[in-house]
Amino acid sequence: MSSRLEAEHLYKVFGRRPRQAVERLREGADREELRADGATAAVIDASFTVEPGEIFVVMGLSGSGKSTLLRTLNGLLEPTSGRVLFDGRDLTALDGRDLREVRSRKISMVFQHFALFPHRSVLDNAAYGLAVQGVPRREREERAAEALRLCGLAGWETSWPDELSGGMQQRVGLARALATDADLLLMDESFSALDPLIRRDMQDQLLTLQQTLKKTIVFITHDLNEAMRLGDRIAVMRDGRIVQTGTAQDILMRPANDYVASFVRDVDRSRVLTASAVMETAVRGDEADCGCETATPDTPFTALCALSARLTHPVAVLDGKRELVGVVPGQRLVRFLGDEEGATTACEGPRGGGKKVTARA
Ligand SMILES: Nc1ncnc2c1ncn2[C@@H]1O[C@H](COP(=O)(O)OP(=O)(O)OP(=O)(O)O)[C@@H](O)[C@H]1O
Repeated sequence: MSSRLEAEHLYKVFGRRPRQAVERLREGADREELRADGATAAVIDASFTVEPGEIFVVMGLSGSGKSTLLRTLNGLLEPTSGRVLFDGRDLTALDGRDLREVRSRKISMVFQHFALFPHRSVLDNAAYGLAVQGVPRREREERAAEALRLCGLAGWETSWPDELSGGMQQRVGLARALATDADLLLMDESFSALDPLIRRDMQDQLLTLQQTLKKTIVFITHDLNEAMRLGDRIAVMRDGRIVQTGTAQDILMRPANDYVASFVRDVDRSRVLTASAVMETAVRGDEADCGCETATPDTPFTALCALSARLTHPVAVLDGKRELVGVVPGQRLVRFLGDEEGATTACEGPRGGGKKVTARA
């Protein structure tokens, strides 16, 4: 199976003499040297592949080049050097018309602040991409209604955007992207403007949708927690370069260099590995009724392991109001850490029948 998307040695330099700047970068110059000469190296030698159905997260601090990289992937920005292959087709070699055609039919973008049209209904907003494609009204309304249903907005079709909460508006943006049947979704900090609970809800919703839709998604975030939750693989960017690509476990357990290690540490590892990061939020409602010990969303991962080992059923997670917000099955903890060799974090229960989770420290 060939990759859906391939970035080959992508460079994007803004400012003076960009091509010359690329040569200097290849010869070992760094970003700061170029900056002194009036050139900004936003993306430096980025290569990666994204497989069909994969969520590929690009994570990095502000200014690391994530948005620029994303915009080169759909041809909104022309790379200074390098190629982007989409289903084996070189996007960088397409003329303007062919590129627009691919962009409108095959690729959808979901932004941080999704600009909905205030004087169009939710349905018309969700159908907008299809209207641009020239899809007849009846078909586009059917497809938009289905996309809204998938995003949990059935019944809101005739509402106006300002009747919706921020999270719901963002879901309309997602529905618009899904309605077009685009194979590739490019999501630029799509959930970053939402408050934490709604944000987590959106992350869960995306993961649920992805189980059936199996889109190919490139998701940009500066938030490690979000990257860990969503990414099948994560590329960490620093100063324009991808410094590590791997699964969440790879990044956490085997950081490629001191920067990634310190980044993981600095972003607060214990916060990443808490119940809120690993719990499943699809709940029946009665999981905490047995009176056993429970966790809170902030319970650290290791405490969760110990708690899980004392129970014969998934750990119920209750919020500050003692309301059930999720469950953590034991096997999810194991899956989260993987079963790599190395230092052992034991999650053994007092009865000796508990689970054992092994991880590299
Ligand atoms: N059009 C432009 N002209 C000049 N410099 C630019 C342009 N767009 C981005 N840059 C610069 O390129 C670098 C990378 O910016 P980019 O927006 O891609 O980073 P980012 O990781 O997405 O950051 P943020 O999360 O803050 O958006 C920054 O130094 C930025 O100032």
